Amino acid sequence: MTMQRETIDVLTIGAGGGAYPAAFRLAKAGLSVVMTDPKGMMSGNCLYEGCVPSKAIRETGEILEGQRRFANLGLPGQVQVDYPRMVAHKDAIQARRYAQHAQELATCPNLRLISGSARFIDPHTVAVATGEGERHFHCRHIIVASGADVFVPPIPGAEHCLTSHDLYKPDPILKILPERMVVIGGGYIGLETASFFAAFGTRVVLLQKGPQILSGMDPSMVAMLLPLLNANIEMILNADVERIEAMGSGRRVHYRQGGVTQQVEGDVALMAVGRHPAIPAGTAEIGIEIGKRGIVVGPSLQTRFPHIYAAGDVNGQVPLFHAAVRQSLVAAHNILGGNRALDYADFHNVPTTIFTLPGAAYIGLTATQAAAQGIEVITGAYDFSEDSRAQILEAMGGGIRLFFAPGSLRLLGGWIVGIDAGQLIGEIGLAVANGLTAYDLAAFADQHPMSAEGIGKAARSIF
Ligand SMILES: Cc1cc2nc3c(=O)[nH]c(=O)nc-3n(C[C@H](O)[C@H](O)[C@H](O)COP(=O)(O)OP(=O)(O)OC[C@H]3O[C@@H](n4cnc5c(N)ncnc54)[C@H](O)[C@@H]3O)c2cc1C
Ligand SMILES: NC(=O)c1ccc[n+]([C@@H]2O[C@H](COP(=O)([O-])OP(=O)(O)OC[C@H]3O[C@@H](n4cnc5c(N)ncnc54)[C@H](O)[C@@H]3O)[C@@H](O)[C@H]2O)c1
Repeated sequence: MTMQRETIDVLTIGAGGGAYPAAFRLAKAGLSVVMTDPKGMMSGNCLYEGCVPSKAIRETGEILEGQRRFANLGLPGQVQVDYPRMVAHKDAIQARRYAQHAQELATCPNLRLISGSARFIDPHTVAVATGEGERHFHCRHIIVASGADVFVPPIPGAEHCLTSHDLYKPDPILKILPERMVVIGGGYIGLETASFFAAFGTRVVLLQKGPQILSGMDPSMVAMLLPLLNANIEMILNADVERIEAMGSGRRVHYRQGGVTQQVEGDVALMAVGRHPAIPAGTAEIGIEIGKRGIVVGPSLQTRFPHIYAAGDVNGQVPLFHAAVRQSLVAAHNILGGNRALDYADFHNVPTTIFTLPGAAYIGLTATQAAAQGIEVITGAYDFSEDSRAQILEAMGGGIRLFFAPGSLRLLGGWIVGIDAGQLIGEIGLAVANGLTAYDLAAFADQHPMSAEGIGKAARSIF
């Protein structure tokens, strides 16, 4: 094994959404930039086993649920579900996007991607373990963007469970549609996955530890969403999973509820109780602070060392892809500013979507959070039962809620349950981020007959 040493301007640990937007911007500005990632490919876990592959499966379910609504409305018949082909479609999208990213990388002269795992030697030196030996880089600036990994709790038999990695990675473990699935955890991954498989015909039992599915999210939004989900999902609340047992090719999950131990069986069990930050070796040793959520940073994304930044899931602030991208760019801007804070990430106003079938989305302050903080809000409401597009799609469940500050009528936050939720939150998010008011939203001519019309109507409902 040989050891090489090189001096560069910027090194990113990871090559996902927290890393590559900064890497491209800084390389275009003339800095020498190296991204490192053991995957040897750009895009991180979002493309490898997260957003894109899970939504490739989701959208097939959306088309299927749509056809079912139209079975008596001009599209008769029963569509066959071919899960292996859906997986092949998902794999093809991943392959296509990897090829596209490789081309993008090839067009950027000051930027290299090195396949290997990085560790800190000292605050300016990073070692990368590559197939050809360990390479040392002396770096003027470092962006830690090592993301997050599946968290598997120390429950006996947890190794018998699949995780989102096994469902969504290229050439995944799960290629055949299970008849019965037990999902442990009713968060984003658990509920989304339950809703896709329920649409495909799998009978799903979902075990949630506490009293609320999507714990921590607005209870009135969750209450509106749950009755709209496919009836193939049975939800069991306050379930403490005690152990998972392998029985032949199936799984039996033992859980305790109200002092009584019970069991539920499935062909597969999915563990979906959260993710934890992937902290590179040497991080704590060189003195970077690590908190409960991940690497500790403020809105400038700087760690205790002004030239070392932590962007994306590794800081645990907002573990979503688009938040990682924005944070990555904030880090780039502050590097270009000579490690002075010139740009700041907003950890509070980030659009968030639960991509169930149908979905729900929110941003900013909700009425429930406002009440808990003693803040008064005025609520604008619009239900999709009145909406022309929802009626056309035969999907009238759900609605839009907007929360305005009394007096200024500034938009503080909002949520949507139902059609186009993940799209509509973009317009509401832009309005929150730019300090728009109910007057602005009410005056804007949103397009007819599209669901965004409901935003203006929700705003006008308070006048
Ligand atoms: C099933 C699933 C579905 C999701 N769906 C959505 C969604 O619909 N919308 C959304 O916004 N978000 C979604 N997410 C979350 C999203 O994937 C993450 O927020 C996003 O990937 C974070 O980007 P990142 O760059 O911070 O980290 P990651 O994407 O995790 O990338 C980090 C990279 O760092 C590399 N790395 C780790 N350690 C080292 C090291 N020591 N040296 C070098 N490289 C290292 C890893 O190999 C990885 O490629 C989903 C996640 C999952 C698991
Ligand atoms: N649509 C999206 O943007 C999207 C989709 C998927 C994943 N993600 C990201 O991935 C992260 C991880 O998702 P996740 O769903 O694994 O985590 P999560 O934190 O969203 O949800 C975990 C759920 O499991 C429950 N839980 C914890 N321990 C349990 C136990 N022992 N038994 C039963 N339930 C238990 C929690 O109460 C919680 O409801 C999310 O935080 C999110 O950042 C985002």
